[in-house]
Order: sequence, then structure tokens, then C-alpha cells
Amino acid sequence: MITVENLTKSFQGVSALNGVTLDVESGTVLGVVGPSGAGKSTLARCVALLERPDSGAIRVDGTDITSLDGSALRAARRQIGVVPQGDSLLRQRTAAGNIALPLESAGIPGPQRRTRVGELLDLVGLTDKAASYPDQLSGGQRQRIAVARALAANPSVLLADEPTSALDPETTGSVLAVLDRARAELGVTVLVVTHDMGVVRKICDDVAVLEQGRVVEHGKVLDLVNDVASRTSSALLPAVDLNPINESSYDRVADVVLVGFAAVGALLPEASHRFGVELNIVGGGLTRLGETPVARFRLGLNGERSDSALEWIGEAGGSVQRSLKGPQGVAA
Ligand SMILES: Nc1ncnc2c1ncn2[C@@H]1O[C@H](COP(=O)(O)OP(=O)(O)OP(=O)(O)O)[C@@H](O)[C@H]1O
Repeated sequence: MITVENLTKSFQGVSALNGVTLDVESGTVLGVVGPSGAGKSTLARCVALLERPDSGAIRVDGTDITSLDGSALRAARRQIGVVPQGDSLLRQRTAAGNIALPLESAGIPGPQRRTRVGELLDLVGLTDKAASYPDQLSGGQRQRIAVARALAANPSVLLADEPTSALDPETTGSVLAVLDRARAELGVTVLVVTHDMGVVRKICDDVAVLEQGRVVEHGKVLDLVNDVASRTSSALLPAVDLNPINESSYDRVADVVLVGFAAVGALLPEASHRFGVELNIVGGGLTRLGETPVARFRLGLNGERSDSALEWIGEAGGSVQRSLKGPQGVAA
């Protein structure tokens, strides 16, 4: 568990972090997003103990790591694996040699080192590239080796700063799959800095949106998508375009968000059946957040019990966000 409390950091009097508070539960993936200059990398560098905050606390499993020094600081650093921004592998070392580096620094004997490097190459799916040099690897493969290297010393926290920038979508998928595997198979807590909401869509449980050194939104991705006013929902859910002609033929028009297989598959037909209303999808669409299907639909309803049907959808777990057409058939 990582807890960041009221963290501040300035550079030459210019504030980069301005009271950042957030937490990351063990074994989850947090995406830190926000525009350029928002303070994402500074936050990551503080958590990685590469930068000292001016004030505030960063607790990893209860211990405030900002107050440590000497051997306690070195021990805390080993708990935190870092995938730096950009190409970070040593060119003159093979893939296996790069992964072995932190193990050499920690004085792990040769045979154990080889076993561990083998396990990590397997985890990132690059066993056949053990003897390849970085220049012989693709950008995505290099990033996967950088993740393996960050995991070498068995950290409890993995920090990745823009791990997929400059990669094409397919390669991005392979790097994200490796981060997801680290969380799923090793139970590592992952903090990913990115300005790509696609990263949040694919692997993040939680998201923190930073703007001008402050957290302006933080929570579980699947909760935030239910809030129509959230940045996360507008970035991740399918858009619903206004279509007045299509909507004019309905007694009621409303937007709903449905999360999960059961809700997406069953709620709407069930509502239509229970309340004897005609219910059509007139806009929006379906997407996936991680493995979870999520829909934002604009519904058109006809029938006397349309309001009751919408109410029931809300009670049954759907999120009815706007009744665009009120009881008198007037846009609300
Ligand atoms: N070492 C430094 N020296 C001076 N200013 C810095 C330093 N590191 C960051 N800053 C400043 O702190 C602010 C936050 O920068 P930071 O790199 O954390 O933002 P970011 O959200 O990661 O941006 P990007 O997405 O562009 O990487 C910016 O104004 C930046 O110029």
C-alpha cells in the first residue's frame, strides 16, 4: 500500500507538486495522468526516492520513506522498482546482462542470479532474446527488458514513467500486458505515469488526474465512469452524439452507463419486459475497461411506464445520467 500525503515540491520557487494526496492499494495499478507539466514525473520521482519532496509524507506499507537515510533508505529503494522514461538499457550489455545489473549490485551470487534472470525473461516473454543487445531489440522489447530489470530485486512497488510513449499501439499492448502480469503474478503495486488514457483503459484499476501540481480527480476507474461530470468518463466512454431527429419520436430520452457483463447484457431487455415499454438504443456504444465491458447508451423509450423503467434501471445498478426529455416531452 502506498499513501501519499500532502506532498509539495518546488523547483527554483516554481511549484511542481502542490499538496498531492492519494493512495494506491497493494496489488493494484494506478494510472497518474494529466497534461504536460502537471507534476506527474515529479510525483513518480518522489515516490521512487530520486527526488526529495519539500514537505508531506510517502508511506509504503506504513513506513514514511521520505524521512529515511543511510541503510534504511537503501533498503526502501530496493522495495521500489523503477522503469525510467525513455530508453534506459545499457547498450553494451545483453538483455540478460541488463536484467542482472541490480542483482550484481545487491551481491547476489552467479547461480542464483542466472535463475532469477531466467524467471524474469520468462515473465516478460523474451527468453529467446537473452543474448541480444538492446540495438537488436524492438522498442517494445527493450521496454519489457526494462520492466524485468526493475522487478529483479523483488520490489513491492513498480513505477513506470511513460512506459509506452513512442510505441505503436500493438507494441504498447505487449508492454502493458507485462505490467499487468507483474501485478497479477507477483502482486506488485504498480504506478504508471502516462498521458495516454488508453493505458488507463487497458490496465489501471485506479486513476489520479493531476493538473498544476494538484490531484483534481482520483478513484476507481469503474466508479468514475459512472459520474458523467468526471474527466475519466468523458475520456473513456463512447460519445453520445446529439441526434434530435432520432430522439423526437420518443416519450423519454436518457443516457445510461452500464458496467459489467450482467448489466450490459441483461438490464435493458429486462426493463423493457417488466414495464412493457419500447426501449431503443439511439446513440452511444460499448467499450471495454480492462476485461470489463462498459456501455454508455442513449436510450429512447416509448410507453406509459417509461419513467418507472428508467428508475428501475438505476436501482438495478445502471447509472441513469440524464433524462434529456422530461415528463411533458420537453428537453430537460
Ligand atoms: N529538475 C527540475 N528542475 C526544474 N524544474 C523542474 C524539474 N523537474 C520538473 N520541473 C518543473 O516542474 C513542473 C512539473 O514537471 P513534471 O515533469 O513533473 O510534469 P509532467 O506532468 O511529468 O510533464 P510531462 O508530461 O511533460 O512529462 C514543470 O513546470 C517542470 O518544468
